Order: sequence, then C-alpha cells, then structure tokens
Amino acid sequence: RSCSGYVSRTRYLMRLREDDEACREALRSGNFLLYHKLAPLLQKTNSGVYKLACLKASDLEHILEKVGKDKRFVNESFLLGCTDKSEPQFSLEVGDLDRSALEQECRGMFVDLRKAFFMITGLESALVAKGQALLRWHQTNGFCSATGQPTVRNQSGSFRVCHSSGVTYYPKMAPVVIVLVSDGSRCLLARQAMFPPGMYSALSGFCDMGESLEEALHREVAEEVGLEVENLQYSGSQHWPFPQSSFMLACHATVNPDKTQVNIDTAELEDARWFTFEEITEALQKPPRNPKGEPPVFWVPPPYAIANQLIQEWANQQQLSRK
Ligand SMILES: NC(=O)C1=CN([C@@H]2O[C@H](COP(=O)(O)OP(=O)(O)OC[C@H]3O[C@@H](n4cnc5c(N)ncnc54)[C@H](OP(=O)(O)O)[C@@H]3O)[C@@H](O)[C@H]2O)C=CC1
Ligand SMILES: [Mg+2]
Repeated sequence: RSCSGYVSRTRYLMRLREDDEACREALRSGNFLLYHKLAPLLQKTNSGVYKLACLKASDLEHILEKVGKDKRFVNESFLLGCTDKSEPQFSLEVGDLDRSALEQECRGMFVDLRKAFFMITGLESALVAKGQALLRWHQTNGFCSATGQPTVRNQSGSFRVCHSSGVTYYPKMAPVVIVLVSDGSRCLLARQAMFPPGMYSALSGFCDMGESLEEALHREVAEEVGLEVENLQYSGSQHWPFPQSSFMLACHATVNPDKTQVNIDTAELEDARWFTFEEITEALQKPPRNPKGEPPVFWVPPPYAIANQLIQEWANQQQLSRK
C-alpha cells in the first residue's frame, strides 16, 4: 500500500472508517494511545520531558497478556487518524485494568487530561484531546435516546447505530464562539469565578440552536458585558476538550471607542475589563502560573488555547499600528 501525500492518507482513513474488515486489519499495524478512566498515558523521555505514549500493536498485545487481559481487547479501540507514514492511530480505554500494573508495564503514567494537555507538544495535545473526546462520546452514547435500546459501534468508532430504531448517532461537538473585543487601543478580557486566580480570557459562549456564528457572537457579547460589537473578523478554530468537546470559532470584533462602558452579567462573569497594550504584552511574556502564596497577577491562557492566538494577533496588530 503506497500512501504518501495528504489525499491518499485521507482516502485511506475514509476506507478504514467505512470498511469494518479493513479497519480490523489496520489494528495490526496501528499505534495506540491508552487512557485509564479517560486519563492519557504519558512517558518521560531521556531528556526528562513528557511525551504522549504511542504503543505498537505487538507491544500492546504483550502488555495486555502480562496484565491478564485477552489480546482481542485491542478490537475495542477507536480510529483517530494516521501518521505521516500512514500508520493508523487508535485510542483505547483500559480503565477496567489495574492502573499501576499497566503503568509499570508501559513505563509511563496516566495523567489527568487537564494536566497532560499542557505537558506535551501542540500536535500531541490535539491528538490526545481527540482520543479522549471520542472515548467519552462512546462511553456516554451506549443507548438510543429514542428507544432506550443499546447502540452498536462500527469497527472504527465513527458512529453508533440502534438496530431497533435504525437511528445512526455520530460523535458530536458543541459549537462555541470566542471573541476578542477591541476599542482600538485596548482589548476586553473577562474571568469566570472558576478560572485559576489572575487568569483573564476572551469572551466566549455556546451557540444556540439555529444561530449563525455572527448572531451567537453579537448575543454573547451583549449578554455578558452589555456591549454592541461590529467589524467581525474570523481568526481560526479549534477543538477544545474541556469540560467536553467544544468546537471553538474565534473572531475579532470592535466597539465604538465612545461606547466602552461594560455592564457585567455577574451570574456568568466575575470580572471583565479593558486592558492596555502594555498590560497585554507583559502578560503574554509571563509564565502562566502564580508562585504559591503571592497575590494573583494578571495572566492570559497558554499558547494551546485559541484565546491566546486572538490576544497575540491583537498585540501584533497594535504593534504595527503604533509604528
Ligand atoms: N480554548 C480557549 O481558548 C477557550 C475555551 N473556552 C471554552 O468555551 C466553552 C464555553 O465557554 P463559556 O463562556 O463558559 O460558555 P457560556 O458563556 O455559554 O456559559 C456557560 C454556560 O452555558 C451552559 N452550557 C453548558 N454546556 C452547554 C452546551 N453544550 N450548550 C449550551 N449551553 C451550555 C451552562 O449553563 P448551566 O449553568 O445552566 O449549566 C454553562 O454554565 C467552555 O467549554 C470553555 O472551556 C472558553 C474560553 C477560552
Ligand atoms: Mg461565557
């Protein structure tokens, strides 16, 4: 099978999703991400940094045998994608097996995704989030919501079907808008009470049924801070795993510099305020943690969060316009 290039990899994955037999076959040459109760397996490299553990099929079978599990358990994996070399990648939940025995056999440790996500590289964190999202979706969609009967997965895990009602269920994400509002020289950031101390982020909110991106964005800003925005500019998108699969759609927007008085919805937000270019530049350079015991200083979400991209873009824009 010659599968170099993006199109042939994509077509290969398409076939694995649709053809159960081909997908079962692909398990034999697969790479596996393991999760213990949704916590991914990481391994420490020789240089002391953590990486996502990717086990070969033969190693995984060997490990399963060691912890007393039939190697056919591998068939319960879900297809995630494939590497540049067209090696298929799968995720597997091993939460029923002994955690420390597995950690020992795999020379790694299972780390809560909220920590793991920020311990590894950007590409790995996108993959590990996808793996968890797919496992979580399957774990919570075992029954048809029309009939209450069990749903059955296809081999790749790209859908589940209820044979009683005939309904097919596909993995879902919740669309969320996130917007950085600017008044021309300052940008508006907010914090929820549950955020870590000192962290402020761009305004965000779930899209309502039937809304466009633009409508959701206008509504969220009006609801949360009582402002009317204009000049929406799309920036990018991101799958976000916390607390569950969101599909983040990120935009910039402006307000009239004469109408910047915020009126905060205190049920949603603890605070929202305008930050200057100098405050933002300083926060972008700061490591995202407060030393223990110190009063909280202002900081912004880390680079893997699309909020960081918006803030960075705004700062770059300001820098140019100030030259
Ligand atoms: N990657 C990034 O840079 C960032 C990501 N985010 C993510 O964006 C998402 C939304 O942000 P947030 O500002 O809190 O959202 P909202 O402003 O819409 O407010 C959250 C409220 O919406 C309700 N809600 C929860 N889930 C859903 C859903 N699936 N559909 C509709 N309403 C829902 C809940 O209400 P109730 O209290 O009634 O349950 C919740 O309290 C979060 O997942 C957050 O992690 C946010 C900022 C930055
Ligand atoms: Mg919000």
